[in-house]
Amino acid sequence: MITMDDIIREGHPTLRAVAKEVPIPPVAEDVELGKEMLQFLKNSQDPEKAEELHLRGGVGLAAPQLDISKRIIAVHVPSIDPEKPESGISTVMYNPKILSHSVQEACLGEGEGCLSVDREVPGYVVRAARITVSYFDAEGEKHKIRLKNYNAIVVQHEIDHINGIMFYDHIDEKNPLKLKDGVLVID
Ligand SMILES: OCN(O)CCCc1ccccc1
Ligand code: NI
Repeated sequence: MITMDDIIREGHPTLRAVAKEVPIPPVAEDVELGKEMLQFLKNSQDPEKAEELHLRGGVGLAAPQLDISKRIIAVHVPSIDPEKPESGISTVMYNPKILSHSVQEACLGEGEGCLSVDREVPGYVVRAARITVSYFDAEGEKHKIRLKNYNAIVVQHEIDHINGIMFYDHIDEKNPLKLKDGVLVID
């Protein structure tokens, strides 16, 4: 079972490496890893389990954060609207790829954090507001999905990890709270 002890922290070189594509269909080891990554996210969002296992809440996790330099990410973003269960996303993506993205940009009003970063880094992380992503699932099936708003932000954060990019790389050092016109602020 994955716990915080398995998550490497900033300064570890694997967080800055470009991760390798995995064979498709994923081998058993990579399927098992994906399941454990998703379970970690679910545990981290369960108050009892999170307390018992001392987990920081997370909506995404990338294999490099486990010192596994493979292009595997997991996302578990519960839908905020019970009437629209499809507004959340819960899946493991193998070899995810952003095929296209909106010109329109967006950021989270509270900025971003990271399980591999044990400090607050204030500032807007400006990303594409909408993305089209292709990925393979555990069975090796290819998917092409369109994401927007919070789901799009989370998946971009995770795909950054498999490219060795940290969220604060996107923050304007001189003026972290600068916002260009037209950037959608998501709260
Ligand atoms: O890489 C996952 N992780 O460090 C957990 C936090 C995920 C996350 C937090 C804020 C905005 C997008 C994604
Ligand atoms: Ni992160």
